[in-house]
Amino acid sequence: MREHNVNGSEGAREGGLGHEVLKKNSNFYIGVAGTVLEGMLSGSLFMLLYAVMQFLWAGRFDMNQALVLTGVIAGIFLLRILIYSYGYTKAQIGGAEVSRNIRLFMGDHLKRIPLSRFTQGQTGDYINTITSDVNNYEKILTHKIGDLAKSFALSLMLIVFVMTVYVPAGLILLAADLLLIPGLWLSFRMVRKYGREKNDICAENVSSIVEYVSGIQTFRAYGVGGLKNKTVIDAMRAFCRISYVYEAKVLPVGAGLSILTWLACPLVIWTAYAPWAAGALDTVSYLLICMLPLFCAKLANTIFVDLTSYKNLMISKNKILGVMEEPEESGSMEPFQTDTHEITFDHVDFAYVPGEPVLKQATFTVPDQKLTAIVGDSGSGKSTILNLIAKYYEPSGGAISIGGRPTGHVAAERVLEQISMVDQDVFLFDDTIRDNIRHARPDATDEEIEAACREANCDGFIRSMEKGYDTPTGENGNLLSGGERQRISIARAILKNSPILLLDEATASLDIENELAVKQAIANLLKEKKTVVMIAHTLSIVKNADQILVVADGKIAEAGTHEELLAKNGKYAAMWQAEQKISA
Ligand SMILES: Nc1ncnc2c1ncn2[C@@H]1O[C@H](COP(=O)(O)OP(=O)(O)OP(=O)(O)O)[C@@H](O)[C@H]1O
Repeated sequence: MREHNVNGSEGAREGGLGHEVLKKNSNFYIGVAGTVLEGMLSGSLFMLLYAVMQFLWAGRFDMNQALVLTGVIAGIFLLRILIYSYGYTKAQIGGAEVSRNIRLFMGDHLKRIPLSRFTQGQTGDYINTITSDVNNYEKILTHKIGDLAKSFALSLMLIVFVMTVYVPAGLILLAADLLLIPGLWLSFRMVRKYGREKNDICAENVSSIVEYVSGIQTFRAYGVGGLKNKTVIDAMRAFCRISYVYEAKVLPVGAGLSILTWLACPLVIWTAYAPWAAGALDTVSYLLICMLPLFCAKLANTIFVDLTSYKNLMISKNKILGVMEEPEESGSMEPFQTDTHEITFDHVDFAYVPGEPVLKQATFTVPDQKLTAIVGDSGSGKSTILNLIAKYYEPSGGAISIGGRPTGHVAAERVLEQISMVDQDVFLFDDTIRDNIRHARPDATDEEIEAACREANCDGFIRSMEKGYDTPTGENGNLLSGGERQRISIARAILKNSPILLLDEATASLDIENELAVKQAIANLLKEKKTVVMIAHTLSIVKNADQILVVADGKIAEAGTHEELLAKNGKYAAMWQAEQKISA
């Protein structure tokens, strides 16, 4: 069976597709050509000025010529505006198109990167890459390359022009521009050394800000918001420090180069003095070639700044490529369908962090169309078992099978088609209630959605809202209560109607009214014959389960029915007695 990454974009893994997405388009090239042409037209004004000065000096300038000159200058000006506007617009459109393609590609790609990659720091890195690195790359396309090409073309044009007037002056200007080579070599070294660090610290900054904003409620509750938040403040301080170090290292190189290129001005004045004094060079030419080095020095400085910043922005391009080339989850996209849906863990090992095992040789079977409850201490690995069944993570050892077929070589997407998950953390999109539920089955009709909601005990509260099923849920469902969100998540599971149901029962944190509503919704959900794995945080709920698994020390410590486990008088019996004491 052919294996490929889940979206079939094998290229992303080989890096080819990433380069393809970053490719410049025709709008970009039109933009660059427009910017260069506009620059050269502005340079042509010097030549015009030179010709006018020659006429003036010779006393041959009259009203007609003044009118022609005004017309030509106005024409060039108009042409420049037209070309600039057209080129600028094209470059902006081209850059935005590339950014859009990169972001779409990355969005799709991130969906397929193993979840184990999404640690706190790495998430900040991804956000930084998708937002500021892509922006930086867009800036390269819309501004930097065009500006650089324009400055290079204009510099070259002026040097050639000065050479036609007086060769040694042209050579001095050329030599001044060649100083850019050692200057840039030095600045590129600084960029390599500090630019990358700056980018990394920026990603850390994003991480800490994301954490701060997501946890703002908790920060406020404990009075650690604002200036008291050490992590955010430290991250910002580190960013200020590295920004300062970066500028402090690059600035002297730029300043030194400015001074050296500016020296071309007195050098040209001295060099051209003798031929002017001897009459070999006319006054107008002398005047012009004495003025132009100042302009050329400014251009050289612009090239230096732009190239240094280009090199710095290229760090962003490499970061984008790095993310694009991250390996995607592998697995067959062939349909994964089995006659039965029992789930088997065969000596499964798993660790989120290398060296810190969560599951050690875990072995058990969840029977087909039966309810299996998982209980155990907090942090014992109950949710991890559900995450592994859903293929959110891959085990490091052993095998997991569904209906007798190992899932190791099956794409997570295909396995998830067989599974509905009702989690403690319900994620809702900032969309209407109806569309949030429809995510479970995009082709579901409105009637089917409403029927699922009736079963999930949420039809009542939805209809009592002013806009009913078209009520927006707010960002991550924050306009709904915890119990309402849970019931919407149950409605999704009912609508999906998949043969396997993974349920993380969490009614403990709800008020009594919501708890009863959610419990009723879960009871309705369990009415259909399905293979159910349910994490239970209170044992009274699992008394009637067909099988109870007790997780302890990374293994299944006990397995059996409620009565069998009580008879064993082991961990489950102890937990049961403790719970009975509390509720007595
Ligand atoms: N994404 C993660 N990265 C690193 N460690 C994790 C991650 N998720 C869970 N862990 C760790 O793995 C262990 C098992 O976690 P798990 O969530 O499976 O426990 P649990 O039994 O479901 O806990 P609870 O009943 O409190 O929800 C814990 O020590 C937890 O700290």
